[in-house]
Amino acid sequence: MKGGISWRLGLALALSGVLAAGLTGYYAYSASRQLLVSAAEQRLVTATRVLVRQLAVGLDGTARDVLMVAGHPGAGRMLLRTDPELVARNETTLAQLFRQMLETHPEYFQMRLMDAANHGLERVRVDRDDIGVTRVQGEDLQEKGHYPYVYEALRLGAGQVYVSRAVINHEVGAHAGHGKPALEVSAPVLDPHGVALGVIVINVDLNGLFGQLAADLPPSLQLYLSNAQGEYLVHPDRSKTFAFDRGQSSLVQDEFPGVRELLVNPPAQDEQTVVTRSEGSDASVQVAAFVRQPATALKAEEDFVLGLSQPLSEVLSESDSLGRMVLRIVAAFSAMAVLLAALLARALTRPLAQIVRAVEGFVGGLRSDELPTDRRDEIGMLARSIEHMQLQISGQFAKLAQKQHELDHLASHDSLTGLQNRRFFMDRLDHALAHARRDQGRLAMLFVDLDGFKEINDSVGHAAGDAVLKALALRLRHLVRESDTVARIGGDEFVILIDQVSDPEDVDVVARKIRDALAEPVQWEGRELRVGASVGVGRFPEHGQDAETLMVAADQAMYRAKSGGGGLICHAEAPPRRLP
Ligand SMILES: Nc1nc2c(ncn2[C@@H]2O[C@H](COP(=O)(O)OP(=O)(O)OP(=O)(O)O)[C@@H](O)[C@H]2O)c(=O)[nH]1
Repeated sequence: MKGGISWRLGLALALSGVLAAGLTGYYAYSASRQLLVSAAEQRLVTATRVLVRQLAVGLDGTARDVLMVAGHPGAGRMLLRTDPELVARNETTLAQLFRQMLETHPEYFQMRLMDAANHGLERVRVDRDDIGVTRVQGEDLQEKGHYPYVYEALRLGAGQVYVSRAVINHEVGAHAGHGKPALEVSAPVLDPHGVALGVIVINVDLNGLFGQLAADLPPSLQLYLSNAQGEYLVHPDRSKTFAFDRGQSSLVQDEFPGVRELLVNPPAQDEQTVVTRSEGSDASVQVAAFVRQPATALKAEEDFVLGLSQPLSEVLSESDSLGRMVLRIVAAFSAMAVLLAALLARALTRPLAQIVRAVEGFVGGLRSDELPTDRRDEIGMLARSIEHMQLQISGQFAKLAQKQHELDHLASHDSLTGLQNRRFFMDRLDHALAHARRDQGRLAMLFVDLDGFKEINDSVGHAAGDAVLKALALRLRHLVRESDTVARIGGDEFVILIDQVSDPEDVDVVARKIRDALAEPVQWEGRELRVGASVGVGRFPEHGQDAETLMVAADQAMYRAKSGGGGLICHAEAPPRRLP
């Protein structure tokens, strides 16, 4: 039944099931996405820290190289300018050493020994060029004393190293390093008294250095390096690197706003990390981790900010398959919920419909065996209660019908003799007269009054009188046809309706039979009790047209019979008629 309780319950259950499955799926999916992002962020932080360590290790290696060369005995001897032949031999030795080191370290562009006495004149210089490694000599050697990597390094003590800012190399004659991002790593060459005689400088290719670092990274990770101002030094998009060198601005904090906090609050000593996301549409968003490494840890001129990123779409790609799986599970659970709800609704509807049919049938007067009384649940209890109620109601109805029957009988019968009473007789007489009028039929009624009845009462007793009345009533009943009506209308007064009279003579025959039969003695407790009967006869249509008139006419005839001494049969007289 649409709109019924079962239907609504089923609908509510189905909706609850679908909603529960949907919410569970949604939260599982959301939580998994959050977990994936958190895990990716953690991986990026770890990988970025590892890279910073590798950068530090790489620069440490370069620092060791520059210190090793600065401490080379040939470097000091050469700069002290003692023996020209010794100087030349040391120059050759150092050039040989520089060449070997450039061949071993592909990230080195250039190695130089500069003289402190001649405005930082390059004394030994080996460059990397397009075809290999070459020594620069003679007129091509330049004075570089105005560069920080020279004058800053000359101020350092033994074992100290200078690392320049990362810049684009614009030095004239820089060969392969020209126009490339580079770091200059330098250390002083000291005489035995600690006086700086010159400087050893290694020019490091920043791209080469980071190319090595990035080589082991998964291809989906992007590498970023900026200086302390956030200016990009390394970026997957080359056009963004060293924008300041071209008079442009390309800042890490513009692309990754979270990095601004690193730049505003630089770490005192330890590295500092942020996890952030790039700005932009969903498809291009990058999840990133950045680490700011203090310059002190790298012996550098300024801090570095190193970062790694991964596209958010790639991080979440695993969740897409999970999402599809969750969707399938949600769909399966929803279908199950709907099916279960439908089954439950049906399981409820069927027995309820049975009960409704049974109750409707009962109201219509039919008993039904359809009630699901054998169920062990609440519906079974309801069915059993309804069955019990039906039985109770049926019993009450039967009793009521019995009472009604008894009342009807009492209302229409004489309680002593069992004959009909006056009211019933008058109804019958009315009906019979209506029929007779319609069919032009004839009928007659006999008014019978017992003679000498009072005497039995008075002499023998009331009980004897009752017995006589009952016995005579029985005789009367047997004397007439089934279709005729016999009634007791007074103490010892009886009336008989003789329907469908074809011959008036027949009425007299019946009247005589009655008078004679009633005169027969009644046996009562070994005694014979005798009464007589006076009979008045009234006929339709001769003596009256309606029940009342006919009754009065028959009664008067009976009185005449009684007046005549009893035991007589008198006919009624026709009512007086007004002559026209
Ligand atoms: N035993 C008994 N007596 C009844 C009953 N009903 C009325 N009677 C009595 O019947 C008697 C009728 O009186 P009457 O009509 O004078 O009787 P009667 O002796 O036949 O006299 P008439 O009719 O004048 O010939 C009264 O005494 C009533 O008390 C009844 O149901 N049982």
